[in-house]
Amino acid sequence: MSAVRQVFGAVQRRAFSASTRQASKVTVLGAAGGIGQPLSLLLKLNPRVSELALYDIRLAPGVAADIGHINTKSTVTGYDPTPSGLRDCLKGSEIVLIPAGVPRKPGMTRDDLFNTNASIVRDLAKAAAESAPEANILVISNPVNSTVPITAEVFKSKGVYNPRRLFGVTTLDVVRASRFISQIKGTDPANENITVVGGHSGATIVPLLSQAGYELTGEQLDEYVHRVQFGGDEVVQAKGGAGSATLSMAMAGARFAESLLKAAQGQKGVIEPTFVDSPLFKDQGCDFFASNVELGPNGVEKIHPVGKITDYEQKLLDVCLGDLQKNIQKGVDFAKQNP
Ligand SMILES: NC(=O)c1ccc[n+]([C@@H]2O[C@H](COP(=O)([O-])OP(=O)(O)OC[C@H]3O[C@@H](n4cnc5c(N)ncnc54)[C@H](O)[C@@H]3O)[C@@H](O)[C@H]2O)c1
Ligand SMILES: O=C(O)C[C@H](O)C(=O)O
Repeated sequence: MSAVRQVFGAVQRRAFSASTRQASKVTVLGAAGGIGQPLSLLLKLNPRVSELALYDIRLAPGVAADIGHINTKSTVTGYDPTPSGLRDCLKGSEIVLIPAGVPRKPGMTRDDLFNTNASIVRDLAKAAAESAPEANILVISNPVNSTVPITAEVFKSKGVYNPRRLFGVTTLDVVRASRFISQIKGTDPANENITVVGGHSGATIVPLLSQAGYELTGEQLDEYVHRVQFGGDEVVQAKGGAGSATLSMAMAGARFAESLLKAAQGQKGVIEPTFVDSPLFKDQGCDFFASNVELGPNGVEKIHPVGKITDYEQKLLDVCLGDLQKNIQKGVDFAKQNP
């Protein structure tokens, strides 16, 4: 048997044997994009998902038809880009992932995407607030530091905001931080789990290497931190104008969704870093902050504090908070001025 058949055989056996204790509808908005397609594929392979609903302004029914042939139990439906299509796609969802929006090109910051993506996320958030007000909303579209506050404002304006169910997906930062340290130390990346706090862009991404017991110093530490903070730019450059990280992001998004489903289905101690409505730095103007968060059936169960950090990491955190406060305010202002 070829290696590929063995891998797919193993995935299918796992999919069919794992217990699906409750029906879980998962919706992807932006499902035909660079992230949306592989993310939908990974969700189709997840036995915890019973129903996969795909929406995009183009091609969602095609992606659904394709993925729908995969022999795992979940149903897959692609919806047309109409108000009723979007409504039906969202109705009854436990998790709504939002990777809709434009990606960066070389030379752009994530904030340069604001003008286009802010209104895309606002409109999808409105639809979600109306049709799936109790769903867990997972925002992937950049700039996450601003699109999450926009989503919160939309939900507040509809009277359905539940801070425990809104998440900015920052998992890719942790995936990168873990992979990059394993490359330096020659360890198995699967055993690394570097905490990353703050936000999701440049200097707002703060890896806390010391908490994993590592003591890089000097240039090696600076280079490591820079690589984690600007890992997204590495991919944007390498793709030369054809987009940003899609495959690693799909893996990261699928991992976060899986963690939420596990926690919803009763597993204890599920902890993921994520950008949430957080008490940690509200006094410094940051209503949202990414840190380790314990997930549960109601979404956010417990927000972990940043914990003990080095002076070097404290300096990174100070810079992060300044930038983050502005990014958050920009999102809030946009949502209030453009309801
Ligand atoms: N959070 C993260 O860590 C992370 C990582 C990578 C990329 N991103 C961000 O994710 C977003 C998507 O990236 P991509 O590479 O998949 O882009 P893409 O252009 O390949 O795909 C985006 C998809 O969104 C769809 N879309 C646009 N407007 C829509 C709307 N109103 N409703 C529904 N669908 C709509 C497009 O048709 C397209 O299929 C970008 O903003 C990117 O910066 C975030
Ligand atoms: O870098 C980007 O623009 C996409 C994403 O936020 C990433 O971290 O890869």
